[in-house]
Amino acid sequence: MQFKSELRGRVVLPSSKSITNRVLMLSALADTPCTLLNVSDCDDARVMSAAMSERPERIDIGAAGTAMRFSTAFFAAQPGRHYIFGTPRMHERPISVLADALNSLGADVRYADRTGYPPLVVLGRTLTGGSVEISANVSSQYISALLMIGPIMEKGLHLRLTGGIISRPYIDMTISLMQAFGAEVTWIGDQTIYVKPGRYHHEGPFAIESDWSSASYWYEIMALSADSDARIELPGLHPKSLQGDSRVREYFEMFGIQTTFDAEGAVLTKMHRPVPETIQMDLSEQPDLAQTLVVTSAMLHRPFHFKGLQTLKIKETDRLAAMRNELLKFGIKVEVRSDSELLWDGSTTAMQFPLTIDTYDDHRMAMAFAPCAMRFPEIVINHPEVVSKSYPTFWETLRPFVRN
Ligand SMILES: O=C(O)C1=C[C@@H](OP(=O)(O)O)[C@@H](O)[C@H](O)C1
Ligand SMILES: C=C(OP(=O)(O)O)C(=O)O
Repeated sequence: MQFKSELRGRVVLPSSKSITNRVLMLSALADTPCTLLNVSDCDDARVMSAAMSERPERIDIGAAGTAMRFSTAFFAAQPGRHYIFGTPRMHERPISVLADALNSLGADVRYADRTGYPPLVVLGRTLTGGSVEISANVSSQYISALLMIGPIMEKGLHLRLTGGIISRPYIDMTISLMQAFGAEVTWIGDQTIYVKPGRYHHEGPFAIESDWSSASYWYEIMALSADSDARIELPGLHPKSLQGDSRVREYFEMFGIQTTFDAEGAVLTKMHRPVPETIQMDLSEQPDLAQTLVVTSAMLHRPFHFKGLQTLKIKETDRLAAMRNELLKFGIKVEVRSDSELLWDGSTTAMQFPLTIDTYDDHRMAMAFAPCAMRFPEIVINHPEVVSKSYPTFWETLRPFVRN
């Protein structure tokens, strides 16, 4: 894949899968369903939408972490029996933190196979609610799932978060969306959230934002492009966003990419300033940007130290190991430290040809490595179809920027 030397164009992004999957659940819990505009049609949103609308006894949740966690809480809190299963990888992604919290609120969530992991048998019932503690340092999705059923429980929910809070912007997104659907949610101090019992409703249609995580790959393409007049328009992105990944625009200033906004959305251009000699970042609030930022730093030959990556091991694949393996093919020797950091001191070894990148069933591996074609046109990405998890049109939108 050879990029054209001029990088100019307009890219229509998918809509946010995180917002989509939350509003699908909130709308399903509302007195009357809300009209949702700009719903994502990615795999993860499709399985969530099917679970919420069809509510079959056997639910195939595929590889969608949010849909797995959100639908477990959804079905635990109302009468009915459901068996929720997914891909082999889904059955390796832990869920006991959520299942334990639900069960201590009076729910009946059982493991159909291995303790602590999907598949689950959810024997749903009306829940009284009340107080529960939950570790906040494994996945914020468990917290979002519990919060969203808070209003429909008789006593509401008093959720005490223990340990450090990771992926915090996703909790804030959940709270904002619940409030937009009429719920009363308040922080009590730094570690407790109270959700008042009540009913969800939304006046008029709800429009879902475009996806900032997907935009990150266009930032990476901009950063790796040699075209000093490069310009990419990303309609549908606005400075005030519910998505924590909107910070990508600040992070990429470091790589010389400027973001301005017009009436339609964001416009990316080059700032013509030097990239720092080394890159250091804590991504505990933006885990989904890790691959984009790590690959960008590596391709720009900037030694790096990324911290706050403790959730990456339990995502679509072990992303720490996957990054180390694939960057080694470029001769870049990355160290994984304490299961939560990626370091590159600048040391290199021979490149491995042919340059074939494995994607490990992980959409973000494919999308983060695709821009490497700017530097290595001969690169081959295995299983490019994995992008459909969050960004089904990724390759199609790339086409106008590459030579036939
Ligand atoms: O709530 C959400 O929509 C998400 C939360 C994050 O997961 P963790 O909280 O497990 O880090 C993120 O990685 C995922 O892609 C989407
Ligand atoms: C981690 C991700 O998704 P999930 O956990 O919802 O499967 C992701 O999209 O990068």
